[in-house]
Amino acid sequence: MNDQNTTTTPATPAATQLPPDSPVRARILEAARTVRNTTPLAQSVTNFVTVNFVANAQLAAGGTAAMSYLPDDVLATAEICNASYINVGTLQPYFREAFPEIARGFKRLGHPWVLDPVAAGIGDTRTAILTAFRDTPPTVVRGNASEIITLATMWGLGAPFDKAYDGAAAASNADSNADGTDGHAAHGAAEATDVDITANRPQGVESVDDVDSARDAAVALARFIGGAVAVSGAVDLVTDGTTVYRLPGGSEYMTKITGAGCSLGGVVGTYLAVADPLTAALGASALYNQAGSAAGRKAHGPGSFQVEFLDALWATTPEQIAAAPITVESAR
Ligand SMILES: Nc1ncnc2c1ncn2[C@@H]1O[C@H](COP(=O)(O)OP(=O)(O)O)[C@@H](O)[C@H]1O
Ligand SMILES: Cc1ncsc1CCOP(=O)(O)O
Ligand SMILES: [Mg+2]
Repeated sequence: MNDQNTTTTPATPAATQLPPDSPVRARILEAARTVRNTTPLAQSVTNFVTVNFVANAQLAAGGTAAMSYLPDDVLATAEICNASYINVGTLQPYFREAFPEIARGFKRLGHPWVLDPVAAGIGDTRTAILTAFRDTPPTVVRGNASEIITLATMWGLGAPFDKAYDGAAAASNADSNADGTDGHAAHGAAEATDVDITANRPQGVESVDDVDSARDAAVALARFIGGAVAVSGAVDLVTDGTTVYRLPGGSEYMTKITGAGCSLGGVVGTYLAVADPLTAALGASALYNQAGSAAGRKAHGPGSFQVEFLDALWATTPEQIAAAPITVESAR
């Protein structure tokens, strides 16, 4: 037997249930209660397809909404709210300058924000915008698997990511970003010469990858931004770059309505207005899974699901959110 072949890809680290008395659950409970008690505003600069659903979901989750599109308006609103949400789903020519200007303003203000890199990898304008965010990174990235893989590739955090979990690759990515939360300042962007950022681009706005294949990309992104990353799918994955959490639940109807992902990004913003990035990503994802499951049991199709889902977002209690099924494993 050839010794060189004994270094095979390590198995994904063992996952265990997050215990009921975990401090992580206590923080989710506290965040959910604070949202309900304080109705925090999270502003959105979001796509024109699902803007109404994002606002309604934020309201049903316990927060409030304000949609804004011009940089001066967005930055003025950022001064009266604790978190914002940027979603690049539908672009207009002025967004090419406006989005980077808004992100620079958020950095100047120290304003936390959530990025949904919808359709990452499609079109020069979207690529220019998403690439520019590397210098003014978000606090949380929320997207589907293909979007997360493509953004991490675009930012030069290691590639290819679309393979089974590779602990060695993850460790090497960690080393290259080992300078803490400011990793983005010290790491070169992907050179267009050797990395194909279109390899994992979504099919329009739909993922072509499963959640697990975005694990290394999510961990690398979380380390780079010094925040949290939420990858959505049948079982969601949330990471702060140190620990990987997986959250089952939701409903297949969520793939048959437009805006499940966009509105989740908005509700992560709602939670980010009152909590740290990891708690915000976990809390909003847990709420979506609990509410999605409940709504799925009552719905008769995508139309009634939307109505049931908004009602379920409203009815799900902080205790139910904090008790959602979550497994935990080391990011390695
Ligand atoms: N097959 C599925 N079963 C249950 N829930 C799902 C499924 N696919 C997506 N979801 C849920 O739908 C929401 C949006 O996720 P997703 O569809 O991946 O986002 P996007 O719309 O951005 O592609 C998340 O809360 C996720 O957990
Ligand atoms: C259909 C569509 N086209 C551009 S943005 C958008 C909405 C995508 O919503 P989601 O990612 O939540 O499914
Ligand atoms: Mg989406």
